[in-house]
Amino acid sequence: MSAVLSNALPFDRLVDACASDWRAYIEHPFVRGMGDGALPEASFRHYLKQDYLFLVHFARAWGLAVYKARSMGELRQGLDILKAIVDLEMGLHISWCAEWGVSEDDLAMLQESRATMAYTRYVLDAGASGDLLDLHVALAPCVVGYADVASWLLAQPFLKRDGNPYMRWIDMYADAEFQQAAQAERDWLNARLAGVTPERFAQLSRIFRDATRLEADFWQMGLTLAD
Ligand SMILES: Cc1ncc(CN)c(N)n1
Repeated sequence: MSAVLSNALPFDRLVDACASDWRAYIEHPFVRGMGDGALPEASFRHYLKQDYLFLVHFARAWGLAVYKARSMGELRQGLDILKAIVDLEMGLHISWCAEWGVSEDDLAMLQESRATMAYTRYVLDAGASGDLLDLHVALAPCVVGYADVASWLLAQPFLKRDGNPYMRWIDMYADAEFQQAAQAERDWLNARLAGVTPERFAQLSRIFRDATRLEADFWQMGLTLAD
C-alpha cells in the first residue's frame, strides 16, 4: 500500500480499494443523463418506482441497525435514521412519484426488479450475518454515494440547469441537510474503522465494493428498464 493510501482516512481507503467500481457508480450513464437532462423519462420513472421498494428495505436495514445496537448512542442513531426514512423520505418519495404519474396504488402493486432484490437483500444479509459495522459499510455507498453523485454533477460542465426535469433530484441530494447526513456517516465510519485489523479491513472492503457494484447495477436497471 502506498504512503498516500495508508495516511488517508479509513473511509477514503475503502473507496480507494475499489476506485474503478466507485467511479463507475458515481459517474454512471444514468447519472450523466440526469446531469445533461437527456435521460429518457421512462428510465427515470422506472428508477423512481423501484427506488420506492428500495426505500422500504432501506428502512428495514436501519431497523436491523437498531437491533444490532450495543449502546444507547447506537440505538438512538438507528432509530433517528429509521424515523427520518419512514416519516420524511418515503412521504417525499410518494409525492414525487405522484408528480411523475405514479400513484400510491401503482406503488403498492409493483413487482420488484432483480437489481432491487439483489442490492437490498445483500445489504440486509451483510448486516444480519455480521455486526453493526458490517451493516454500516454495506449501507455506505447508499448514504454517502448519493451525496457524492450530486456534488460531482454540480461540478460538471455538461450540467444543464434550465429546463432539466432532473434538476430537483440533483438539488435534493446536493442540499446541506443530505450532505451533512452523509458527512456524519463518513465520520462515524472513520471512527469505527480506525481501530480494525488489516484482515477485518480487507473483509469490510469486499462488502463496500459489492454494495458499490450493486448501486451501479441499480442505475443500469433504471437505464435499461430491466425487470
Ligand atoms: C438505490 C438508492 N441508493 C441510495 C439512495 C439514497 N438514500 C436511494 N434513494 N436509492
